[in-house]
Amino acid sequence: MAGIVVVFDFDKTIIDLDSDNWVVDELGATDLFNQLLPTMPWNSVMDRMMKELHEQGKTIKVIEEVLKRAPVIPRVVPAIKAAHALGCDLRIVSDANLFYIETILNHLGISDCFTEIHTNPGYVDEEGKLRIRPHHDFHASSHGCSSNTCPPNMCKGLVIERIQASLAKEGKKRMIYLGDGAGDFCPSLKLKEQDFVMPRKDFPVWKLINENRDLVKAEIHGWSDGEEQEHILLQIIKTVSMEDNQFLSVDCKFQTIPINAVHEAMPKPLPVPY
Ligand SMILES: Cc1ncc(C[n+]2csc(CCOP(=O)(O)O)c2C)c(N)n1
Ligand SMILES: [Mg+2]
Repeated sequence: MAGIVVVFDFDKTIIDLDSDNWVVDELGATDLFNQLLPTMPWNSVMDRMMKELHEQGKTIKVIEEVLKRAPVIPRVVPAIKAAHALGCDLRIVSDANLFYIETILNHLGISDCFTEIHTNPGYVDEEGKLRIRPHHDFHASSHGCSSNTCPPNMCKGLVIERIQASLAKEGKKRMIYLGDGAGDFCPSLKLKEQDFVMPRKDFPVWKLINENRDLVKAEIHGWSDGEEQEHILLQIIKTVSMEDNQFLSVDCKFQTIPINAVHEAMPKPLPVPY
């Protein structure tokens, strides 16, 4: 479906934990991480942690090996491959970092399924040390979103607005957004009536959406595990495709018949389970 853009959060939406915590915990650096966290923003702590790990002799290779062992939510990889095969345009919007995300996607063999990754820059410097930079340079200026659910380094709502502006030019019509965290609430509010939001049930974004239903214009479909994520995502894609094909038939073949008469004669698309 060339007209559908599917936006995935990464941590706890594709992999089953927060990648930052996974790397820090697996490399035995949890205590230092917890000491630093009250003193600076999360994003800055992560850059500092990579410096500490480098000094301890933990190489990029070691970090890569830890990332490759990160647990992936079962059925999410087949769901991504199926959505891609159906022609959807898949993207990632994440507050993790590019090095972690690319390492894991390459390992899973699904990098080519995604057209864009919006996240914090992560790169290996000339000393072989991983550097993690903010997506938005909050030292220079605020990103300007006043929602208390957006961290200083990234407002996913602003990212979605930029994607929406470029989609309008590409003729892509509908967006499906999947996420779990508080940072996924702001982008959920930016979605339009024709869009879909898939919050992970009983995770922070689920609670925020349920407390603010009046503010959410998109259709809401919760999911708990990967099987449910796969089923709901593919069902939405199929339903949207059927609707679009119906309108195509009406436009192309039945232009002289009143649109309501044609529409009523058409089989109804299957309801999407909530
Ligand atoms: C108050 C506060 N606590 C924690 C964090 C950091 N944080 C929370 S979830 C997460 C993973 C995001 O990846 P994804 O967007 O892929 O789920 C990160 C980096 C924060 N920014 N602010
Ligand atoms: Mg997440």
